[in-house]
Amino acid sequence: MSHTGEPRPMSAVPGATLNGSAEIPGDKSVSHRSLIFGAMAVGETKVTGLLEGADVLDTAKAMRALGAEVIRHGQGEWSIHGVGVGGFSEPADVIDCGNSGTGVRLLMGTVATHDFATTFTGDASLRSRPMGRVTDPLALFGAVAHGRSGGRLPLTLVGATNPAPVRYKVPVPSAQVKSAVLLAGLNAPGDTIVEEIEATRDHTERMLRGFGAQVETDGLVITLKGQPELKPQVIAVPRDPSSAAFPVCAALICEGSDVLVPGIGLNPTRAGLYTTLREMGADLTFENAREEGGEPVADLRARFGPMKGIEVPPERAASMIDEYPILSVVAALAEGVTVMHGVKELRVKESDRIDAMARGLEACGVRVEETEDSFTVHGMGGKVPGGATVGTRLDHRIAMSFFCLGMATQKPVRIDDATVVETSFPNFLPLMEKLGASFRRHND
Ligand SMILES: O=C(O)C1=C[C@@H](OP(=O)(O)O)[C@@H](O)[C@H](O)C1
Ligand SMILES: C=C(OP(=O)(O)O)C(=O)O
Repeated sequence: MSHTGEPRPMSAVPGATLNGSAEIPGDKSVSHRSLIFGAMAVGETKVTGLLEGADVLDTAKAMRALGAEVIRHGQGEWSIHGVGVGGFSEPADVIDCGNSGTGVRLLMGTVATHDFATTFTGDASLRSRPMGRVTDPLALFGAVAHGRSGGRLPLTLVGATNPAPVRYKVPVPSAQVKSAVLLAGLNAPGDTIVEEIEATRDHTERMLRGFGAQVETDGLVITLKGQPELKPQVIAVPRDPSSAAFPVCAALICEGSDVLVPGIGLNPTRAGLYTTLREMGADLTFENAREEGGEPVADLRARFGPMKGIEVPPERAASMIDEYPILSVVAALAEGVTVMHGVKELRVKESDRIDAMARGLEACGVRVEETEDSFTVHGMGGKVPGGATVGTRLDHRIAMSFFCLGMATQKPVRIDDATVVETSFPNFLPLMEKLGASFRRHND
């Protein structure tokens, strides 16, 4: 779903106290992959807890357009009748991935080794994001991309007729690029080998193993044996740690709060924020740690308390890449300076997230500094003035971060468009209301 509707300006009412327990929706990364891998298996994959956010719904539509049967049975309950590796057919129309970098990049990998042409597009945010990082390695398989300047969408990818397996060192820390290459490798004969410069989220490797593919990881080198028969799976999607970050961080910064979010996926390649918050002195505990569907999960409990600024090391960036916007909100309310190092990938997300956070925080009275690869926030010890309107730039995480900030500022923070939360967390506003937040809608 592209964000083409009317923007909805809203603000959070300051002075919120959050209490109680909230059920966070399913993990976005795992939801995309459940649909795509299910569509490449032979037979019926059943999924529960699928995130029904706009990004994932766009991927479901795309899998139908490529020939898989994708059925919704009820809230989060889906089944996919896969066509087998190499079994997709040419889509009759353009595939619109809406706001989703993960959707479009994984799908490009998937069709790169199918002998037909696919045209991809997306909303204004996605059309501004770099695709060369994916089309470059896909060219090694024999796929040819015709995109706009800078490799941007809309883009037509002509899949390889006789795909050759590839060895590729991914030059940027990106699970999307790694996954695109592995997905292309599924329909190439022989071994496709991907080398990472840093470990990124490993859902593709874990899930492909679950579907019966041979995937070996040796340090930063991943080897996939091509043309496996993928066996259908029963998948319970874990709750999304990136979405949980919002109520957790809101509780940490809103006086008197005590919030529990049960059953959150804590795969170590995703859990960097929670390490960082504890280093800042957050009152955050992990209860009932267990394993569900092959992923570590725990109940997170967050209570308001004083926090201090820290240096966040660059080697942690991949494991918390989507959480820097909300971390910078926590940093603004903490005591002292927080410096986030090694974060230049934030500049190519749904928006330039360093710039979006920097401008919004400044407008709310917070001092920040940025370089190409770092972001510094001067904490104000709980006293952030607020009283500004911030631009969300078609970016769900920017919108949710400023909603959380506005719960704890002295004057309201107005968000120019609340509709963007649909991307990853459609029930964000009612869930936060249930915990005790209140929001105001603006009609001008
Ligand atoms: O593979 C994935 O599911 C994702 C990878 C990350 O992107 P990059 O691979 O571009 O870092 C992350 O930001 C995105 O939200 C989801
Ligand atoms: C970066 C994100 O998603 P994507 O790249 O899939 O658009 C995100 O959800 O924060």
